[in-house]
Amino acid sequence: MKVTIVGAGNVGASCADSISYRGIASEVVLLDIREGFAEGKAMDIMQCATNTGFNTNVSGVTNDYSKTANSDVVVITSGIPRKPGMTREELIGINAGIVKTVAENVLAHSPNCIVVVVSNPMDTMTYLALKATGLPKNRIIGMGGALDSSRFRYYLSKALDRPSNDISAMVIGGHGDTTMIPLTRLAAYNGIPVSEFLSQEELEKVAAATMVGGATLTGLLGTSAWYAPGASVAYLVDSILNDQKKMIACSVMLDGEYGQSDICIGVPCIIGKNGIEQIVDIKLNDAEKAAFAKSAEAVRSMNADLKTVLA
Ligand SMILES: NC(=O)C1=CN([C@@H]2O[C@H](COP(=O)(O)OP(=O)(O)OC[C@H]3O[C@@H](n4cnc5c(N)ncnc54)[C@H](O)[C@@H]3O)[C@@H](O)[C@H]2O)C=CC1
Ligand SMILES: O=C([O-])CC(=O)C(=O)O
Repeated sequence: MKVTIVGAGNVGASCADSISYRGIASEVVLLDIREGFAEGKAMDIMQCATNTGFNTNVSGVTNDYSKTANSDVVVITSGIPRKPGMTREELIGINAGIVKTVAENVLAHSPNCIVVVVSNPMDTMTYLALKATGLPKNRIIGMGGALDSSRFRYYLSKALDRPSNDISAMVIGGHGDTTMIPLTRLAAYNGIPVSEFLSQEELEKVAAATMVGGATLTGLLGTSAWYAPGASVAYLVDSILNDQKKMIACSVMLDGEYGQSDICIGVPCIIGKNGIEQIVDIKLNDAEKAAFAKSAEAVRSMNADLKTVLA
């Protein structure tokens, strides 16, 4: 199975590292516009092979899309990341043009691929990729919810002082500092609601920390995070390539689900060889419904800024 990752920067390279280390694909192509950069990242990753024991062939190319031909999955991480103090939404001006061109280029060489959009503002970039390529909606997946849910589990594990792998929890809604919706009511510690162990106040703190999880890391690192984003993409790609049918929160085009249409936003999805195989339309309570409607409104107003790019 072949995976192309466009953008060999922090997230793209970390994703290639995670995919090869875990043996998820037989071939990974990293593509970047920076001369020699993807080649260098690929060589560095390949020099891990004997020490970590993987057999994936990772190669790098400078803007040569012919080398990406017939990829099963293409991950788009190209574009600029935010700096401390910025929102993801502020990246739209530069990233929209990049994502549109990249999506068109990859589709020209891999007409049957499934596209995973990572570049921010991710929900709007997913919508843009869908509109620009006209691909069926099951083949364009925005990655954000997998990462946000993993951060939610991390913060719950800190509050509980228990391992995050014992915790199941999901974040839906937009992938933005104010648009994410950590589903606290449904989070569980080994099947037991977390509200059995944490007070309302503690749970609110966990939800708030989750929502600004990316901003916190950006403040600490000077640029946005990459290890957990790369691992989250690999987790998603694994479910696609190995037809695992995992339920993962992904940004996907809604057609009436959750009371929304013509918008890509995070909801639980079954992910398999056909990409989005099912949108899981769970019953939200009134507060969650209101939060989802508000989140969708914010994402929709960001999408309106795409008019000139899509014209
Ligand atoms: N959806 C999510 O959960 C996450 C999204 N992100 C987003 O991912 C994007 C990438 O972040 P980083 O890897 O940290 O940035 P980075 O700056 O380290 O890497 C971006 C790479 O894209 C390349 N690039 C730019 N234009 C290109 C083009 N037209 N074709 C091919 N390559 C091109 C650059 O040369 C650079 O190497 C950002 O927009 C960031 O906000 C980051 C983390 C999580
Ligand atoms: O925070 C950012 O800008 C990058 C991102 O989407 C994340 O790490 O969640």
